[in-house]
Amino acid sequence: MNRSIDIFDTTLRDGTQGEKVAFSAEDKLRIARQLDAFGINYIEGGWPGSNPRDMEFFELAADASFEHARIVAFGSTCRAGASPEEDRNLRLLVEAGTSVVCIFGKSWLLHVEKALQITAGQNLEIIRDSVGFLKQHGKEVIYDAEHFFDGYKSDPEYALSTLKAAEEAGADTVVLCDTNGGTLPHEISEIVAEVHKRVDIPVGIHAHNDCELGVANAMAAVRSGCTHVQGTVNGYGERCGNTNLCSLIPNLQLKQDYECIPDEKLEELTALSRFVSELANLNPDIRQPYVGRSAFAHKGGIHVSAVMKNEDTYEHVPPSRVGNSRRVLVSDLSGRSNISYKAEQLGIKLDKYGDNVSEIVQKLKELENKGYQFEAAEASFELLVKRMTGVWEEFFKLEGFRIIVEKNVSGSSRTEATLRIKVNDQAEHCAAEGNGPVHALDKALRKALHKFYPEISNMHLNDYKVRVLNEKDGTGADVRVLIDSAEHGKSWGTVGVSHNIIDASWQALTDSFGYYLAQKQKSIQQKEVI
Ligand SMILES: CC(=O)SCCNC(=O)CCNC(=O)[C@H](O)C(C)(C)COP(=O)(O)OP(=O)(O)OC[C@H]1O[C@@H](n2cnc3c(N)ncnc32)[C@H](O)[C@@H]1OP(=O)(O)O
Ligand SMILES: CC(=O)C(=O)O
Repeated sequence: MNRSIDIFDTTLRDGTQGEKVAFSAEDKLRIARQLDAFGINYIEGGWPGSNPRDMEFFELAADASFEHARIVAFGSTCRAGASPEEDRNLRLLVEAGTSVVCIFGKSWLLHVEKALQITAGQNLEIIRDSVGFLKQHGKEVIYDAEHFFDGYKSDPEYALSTLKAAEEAGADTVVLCDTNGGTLPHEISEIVAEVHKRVDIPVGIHAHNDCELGVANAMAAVRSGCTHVQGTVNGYGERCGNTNLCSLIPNLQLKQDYECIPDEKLEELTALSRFVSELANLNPDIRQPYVGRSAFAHKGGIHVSAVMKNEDTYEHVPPSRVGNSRRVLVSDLSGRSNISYKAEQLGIKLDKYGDNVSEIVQKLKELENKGYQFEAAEASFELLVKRMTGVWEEFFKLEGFRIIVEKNVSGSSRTEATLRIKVNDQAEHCAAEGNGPVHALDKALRKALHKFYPEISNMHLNDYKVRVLNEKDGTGADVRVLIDSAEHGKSWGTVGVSHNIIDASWQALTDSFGYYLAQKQKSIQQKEVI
């Protein structure tokens, strides 16, 4: 049995038909290079007859060299009633200069009659003419049978005759498309098996995810003999997206022994997924299988305890196989295992069954019950552990602060914070104005600390989130403040909870400064040792 699968990536074409996904021609080239390096066989770059950006991509791609992948230009069959030579779309496909082209044509009489408004015979003619024309120009032709499964269910003989028309005209591969994404895996298996009885060239699958079955359907098709699979990185694509290659490739390669890409390349999967979401300017989906940040994140104490004894207990594959990593989360669902694992990562060796760990677990649960959330505030968790194990020294001590907010009849407002802290017994008294109370407090604290720790001017706040915890108490409710801080692309989260928003912000703010200063101190000490 042939276990080698041709992966056809359509991130740059069908992927960009997804809402909010757009790439410039240069972005497309960067992605194509990454896909090539990853070991993808075919990269569909776009539709040259559609827009100048796609044409520009093919110009750029013509000057680039690809080690592994073949770049594919996409388009449709020609219009009925005109010869292929006169068809602008086909002409631009030839001019795109790729050795491979992919064209789609109709398999479903509903589309032939209602969308194209031509006869069943004319449709077979444009398929034959278009494929034949591209073959005359020396192209490898991949024929996408649009709506194949819906067409087959409505009229199997006609749907099969469209494939035969493409095959007889010289198509190298026919691809069965579940364009509306409504077909179920058992139907895919049955229909693909029937197609194999009638078609002698390689058969592929192009599935959409409207029933969340894009990956399952592609896998069913492969089991029934398809050797070519189309899909996109992160599953981007029209409506609910396409077969997600970030799931499909490891499913086939790690679990069924198919070869889609060189085996060692699989470790680059997570990086590829994040690179593409970065260029698409979309947040990576943390819950994405294999490559998401949470794909191997263990939260429940029972899970962490078992994983620490043997990873296979709660991991279906080793995260490193796909370039991802294991994470342990802390929350009120934690047990001793979560705490001892996290403490060890922080360089603190704790006896899992000792008093320290039990006290930290208890404190964590109490604080989470009050509204703290340490999952998104790992820096505050680190400080909590260090404070409770006596290995933390505060960088400064608060003596007091006062904030004045003035608003006058003209509507303008002014906010000022005054602050007293002590650093190594030296008192510092500072005032600062800000856009609002937290801003003023942040500025006053920076001013006061700068003399002792000038490095704090390198860190900044990335994000500041406030969440009301018990809405029914209205403006008197407790609030949780989560602050995300950063320095040169490295970020950390801290948390504070109080019925007073300024106090909650102060807790999160001071944890953030303290954490940062401790990190700086640690890196200086490490350099001194070296
Ligand atoms: C299943 C898929 O995902 S196929 C890919 C879909 N992707 C896209 O549509 C993105 C790129 N598309 C475009 O830029 C434009 O739609 C273009 C340039 C292709 C066509 O633009 P226009 O000529 O303005 O036509 P418009 O978009 O309004 O309609 C599509 C036309 O293609 C025709 N058409 C659709 N499928 C086919 C086909 N397989 N063969 C020939 N013609 C087709 C339609 O009948 C319609 O023609 P009509 O207006 O004469 O009825
Ligand atoms: C060709 C294609 O993108 C589809 O049928 O979904």
